[in-house]
Amino acid sequence: MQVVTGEEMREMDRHAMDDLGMKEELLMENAGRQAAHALEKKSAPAAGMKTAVLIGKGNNGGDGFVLARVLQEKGWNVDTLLLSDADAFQGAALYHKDLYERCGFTWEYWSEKKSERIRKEYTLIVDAMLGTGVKGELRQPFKEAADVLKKAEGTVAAVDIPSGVPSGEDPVPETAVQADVTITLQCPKISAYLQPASRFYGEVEAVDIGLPGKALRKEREKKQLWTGQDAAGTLERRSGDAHKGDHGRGLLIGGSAAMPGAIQMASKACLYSGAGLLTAAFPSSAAAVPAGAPPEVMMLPLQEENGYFSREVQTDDLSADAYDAVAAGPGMGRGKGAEVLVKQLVEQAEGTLLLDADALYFLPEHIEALQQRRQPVVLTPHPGEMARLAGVSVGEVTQRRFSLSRETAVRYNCCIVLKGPHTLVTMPDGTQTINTTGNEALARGGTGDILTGMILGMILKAQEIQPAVSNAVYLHGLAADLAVQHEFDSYAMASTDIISYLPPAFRSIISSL
Ligand SMILES: NC(=O)C1=CN([C@@H]2O[C@H](COP(=O)(O)OP(=O)(O)OC[C@H]3O[C@@H](n4cnc5c(N)ncnc54)[C@H](OP(=O)(O)O)[C@@H]3O)[C@@H](O)[C@H]2O)[C@@H](O)CC1
Ligand SMILES: [K+]
Repeated sequence: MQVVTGEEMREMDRHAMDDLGMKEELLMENAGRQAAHALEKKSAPAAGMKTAVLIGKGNNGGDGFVLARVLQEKGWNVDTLLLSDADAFQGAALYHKDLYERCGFTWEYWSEKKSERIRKEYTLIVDAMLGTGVKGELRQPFKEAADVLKKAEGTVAAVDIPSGVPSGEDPVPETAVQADVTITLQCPKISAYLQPASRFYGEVEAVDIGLPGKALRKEREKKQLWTGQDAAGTLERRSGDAHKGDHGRGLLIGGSAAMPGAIQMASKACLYSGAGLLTAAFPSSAAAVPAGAPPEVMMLPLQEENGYFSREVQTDDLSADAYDAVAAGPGMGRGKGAEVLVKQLVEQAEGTLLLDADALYFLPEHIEALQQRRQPVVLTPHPGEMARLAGVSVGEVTQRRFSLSRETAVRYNCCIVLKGPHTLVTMPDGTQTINTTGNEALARGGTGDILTGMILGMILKAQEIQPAVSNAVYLHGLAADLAVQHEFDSYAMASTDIISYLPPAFRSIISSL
């Protein structure tokens, strides 16, 4: 499903109206009607149930008039409250206000005196005050109404977007409406996947308002949610007569005396994500040996210095060209040896390259070499590592996840996997997928190493990098979801427990094929 900014949504609407001749009144009818149906499905009206619909003068309010009409036609007990002057309505919103009145329905003005009623009397309160046209802090009386909704006992359902929440990457004013559910029109807006805006949305459901496919945006600029359906549709199948080489040879470089577990977790996750053959390269000191690595992994100890890779280490020692893909980073530290290895890999390694954790630290010095590489490179930063790659603060990464990922992926000529809630995968051509799995259990050390192993396993023989990376991210989150659903609590579990849920995660996708 495509995800957009408010501006992109407006362009699509404009295209549908100006170039394809679709009437705005019709789009608004579809929008309000579909939003009403979505609410009907969520809450079949019980005896005595009262619904309030709060309406502003813009097109979001126009949607509200349609919704209030449709629900009343179905026998719902609805009070419609206007927050703008009746004379301020224009265009399609005015058309639907008039139609509402001509159908015999009434409205009254919002007033402070009604606050107590709003708090107590209504089972459902629909926020059709402001949509994608909002700018800055809410003005009165919207601000007061948003405040009342925060204390309301009933369910708050926003149409398109909670009033006051920007649709893009602008800061969210604290005055915005806090919804329990948001019925978003046609495409979810990107702020639904940004912090802190996402907490204002509650549950998000998208409804189809009938925009023709021709009006949807150009492929190159696409941002889309990556769902179980996408995973099932793109997971590459394994042939019954394949041999181990057909499933790819991977090389995983990392580990140190201080962090031998990183490579161990990454190795196991890689084997559980489809790799045919895996070699782990690590500093040779006894302490750095990943003792608990699965027996299937081939070991390649390399020259070491104080428990880290030695500065004398050469990629020739790795025979990196013998592999379909190479991943480096987990637990390797930022010593001279790691620096030398990363430089050599970026400049010389053929095949797909995946860089994570400490390997990312050195990349700002190698942008030119990355730009010249022909084989794909995947980077998996958390927000702190992304801040260093992009040369901005962590706060800016959080606020501008979409635009910054795009700028950085284009600049580095890399696929960037920006981790966090709704991990974002951005390709060097700017296309983006937003992950839909995962939970707070992933916020612990080691889950990044597991993801690196999984991505390596899945890109080894991938026809296309993007679906392989998006699927690894999806399955990683799904494994964490299943672990929490079936056995663990997100509090009381370790990252390695997530690996044990990779088989059921894969099975759930494969069984839906
Ligand atoms: N386009 C289409 O075809 C379709 C669009 N659809 C719907 O349209 C919605 C977008 O509609 P929109 O552009 O009319 O904007 P909308 O959010 O209703 O409000 C604009 C008003 O807000 C006001 N205002 C602004 N900031 C404010 C603030 N801080 N505090 C208080 N007021 C503030 C501003 O007032 P002004 O500043 O001009 O006085 C202006 O009057 C979209 O979300 C979807 O629901 C659907 O019907 C499907 C078809
Ligand atoms: K709204």
